Amino acid sequence: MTTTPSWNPQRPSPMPYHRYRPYQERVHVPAGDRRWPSARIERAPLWVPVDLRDGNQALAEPMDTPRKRRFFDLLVTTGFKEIEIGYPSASRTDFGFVRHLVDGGAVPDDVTPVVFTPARTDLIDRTFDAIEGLPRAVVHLYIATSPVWRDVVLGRDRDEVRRTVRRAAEHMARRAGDAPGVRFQFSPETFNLTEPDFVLELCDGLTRLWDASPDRPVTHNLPATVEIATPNVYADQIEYVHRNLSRRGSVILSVHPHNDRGTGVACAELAVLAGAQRVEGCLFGNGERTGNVDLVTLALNLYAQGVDPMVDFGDIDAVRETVEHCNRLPVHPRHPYAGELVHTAFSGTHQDAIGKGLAHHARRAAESGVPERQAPWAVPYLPVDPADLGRSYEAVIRVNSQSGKGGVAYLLNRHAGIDLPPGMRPEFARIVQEATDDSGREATPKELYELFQAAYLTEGAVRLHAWSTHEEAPGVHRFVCTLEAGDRTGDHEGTGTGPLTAFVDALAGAGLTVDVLDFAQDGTAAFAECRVNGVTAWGAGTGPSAAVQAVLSAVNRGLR
Ligand SMILES: CC(=O)SCCNC(=O)CCNC(=O)[C@H](O)C(C)(C)COP(=O)(O)OP(=O)(O)OC[C@H]1O[C@@H](n2cnc3c(N)ncnc32)[C@H](O)[C@@H]1OP(=O)(O)O
Ligand SMILES: CC(C)C(=O)C(=O)O
Repeated sequence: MTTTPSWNPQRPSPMPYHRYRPYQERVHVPAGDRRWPSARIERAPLWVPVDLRDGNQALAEPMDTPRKRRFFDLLVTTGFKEIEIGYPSASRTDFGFVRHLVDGGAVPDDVTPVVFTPARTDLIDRTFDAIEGLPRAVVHLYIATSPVWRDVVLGRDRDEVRRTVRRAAEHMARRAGDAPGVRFQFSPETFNLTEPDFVLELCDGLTRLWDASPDRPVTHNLPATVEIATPNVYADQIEYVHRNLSRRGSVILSVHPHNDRGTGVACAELAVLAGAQRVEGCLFGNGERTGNVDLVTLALNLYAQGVDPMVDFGDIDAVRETVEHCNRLPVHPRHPYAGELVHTAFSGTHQDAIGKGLAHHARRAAESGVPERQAPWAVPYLPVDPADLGRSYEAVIRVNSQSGKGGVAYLLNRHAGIDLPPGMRPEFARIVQEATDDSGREATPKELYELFQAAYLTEGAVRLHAWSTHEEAPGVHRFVCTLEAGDRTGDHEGTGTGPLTAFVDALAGAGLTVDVLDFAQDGTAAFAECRVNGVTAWGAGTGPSAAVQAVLSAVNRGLR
């Protein structure tokens, strides 16, 4: 019995967890010398979207033909080459959609459609009727094989399930006849709860019966119909089948993970390490209950490792919008790679790192003469370049009360072209934080500029009216002005080595002791940090007299 260490104050949960059993009491998992932990994924498996299968999407309002067609076209343009187009015996809609594709010649020559059928001869017949006229198709047979489903759902023992599968498979072979374009697939539904020897017996029997060969391979698809264990267990199950299947060169080993434990992606990746060559799933993880494994995440996980995903998600928002339209379900804003917020940083330290990373990336690309979009990517907190997914950098940094000087400066520069000098950033960031703390909201780039304007570009107690400056002798500037400065209002003059020092001298005449501590100017604005009667403040100015305005702005802020 394990004891709870003294540093862990957690208490037993009142929930009845004793009702549930660990996976090892539910299924035998043979695990010998595992090879998958040290394997690498170096190429994309064959991706097979099953979004169009009736029932599988579990939509309250199933897709109609126009929606299915839009989805199908999206899958084709994205680059999927094997696509499950329906469960034609399930409904008129699915049958009709398959016929719509066949009759309209909508399936490109390099795409193989898959149709799904249970192990019943009447439904198999309807399935073959649906694909009549297709030059290529995979007919996908399924039946649940695990003890609970055999006993509770099908009411058939192992022998009866074996006989059902055999009868169905023979019927499929008869219906396919000599058609060279028809291939077969088998799914032992609930594979992950099925005795491994039974899985091998069924799969090997079908490989023989369907006379699979390397030129006409059979697909054996091993689903985690309902997830029951950590992904390493699924990997062990897949590796066992991979290493023990007969006529392995004539079998495409496929997986179909669901996501009940939230580990569908991990299961699929570990399954590929364990020998799977094909992965079934849905875009953005739609599907029954918690969904099928998400093919977008899987493909882009490979992409982020420098592996060709063999599909194009270069405009991820267009893909997301189409899928949302067809499924009538939103994609979560935090969804990997595709969510609205996943490339956005709100917090100060992250914004700082991203801002520096983007600048470093641009510099390195320029130095090596490589276009930015081709240069190796190493920007902190951004696993992939948002531009590769069709996203602009606009949404990468957004500002609220959790933001810091880096993000504030980045946005102001990007949207208003105002490049705050490093010394000024903490002060302006404090102004922004006060405003966002007060509002409890995000500050848009427009609002940031308005805060900047209110703080630095509005008039204060000291106003500069008619003024001029000129160099009266080499290195000697004179500044002549009318200053509104309380009881010292009037005409003032000053001299200095430049216009600014001459202006400071004129301010002295109005009783203002000003030291310019720091000064910076970019194409749009000038910035000055001044000590004004002992108080230090930053100021800014824009336009042709930006430098003078910046000092005046610092004076007014110092006097506040
Ligand atoms: C894993 C997946 O994604 S499965 C896809 C889910 N999609 C759907 O289920 C939607 C489509 N399904 C349907 O429209 C219907 O279920 C049909 C047309 C296939 C069959 O309809 P019905 O004949 O009315 O049967 P029903 O829906 O009640 O299905 C349950 C019966 O099928 C049997 N059954 C379940 N799976 C299979 C299978 N793979 N092969 C053979 N029989 C099966 C059950 O044992 C049960 O038999 P029983 O009536 O003798 O007890
Ligand atoms: C039948 C297979 C392919 C399936 O959809 C599942 O088990 O979830």
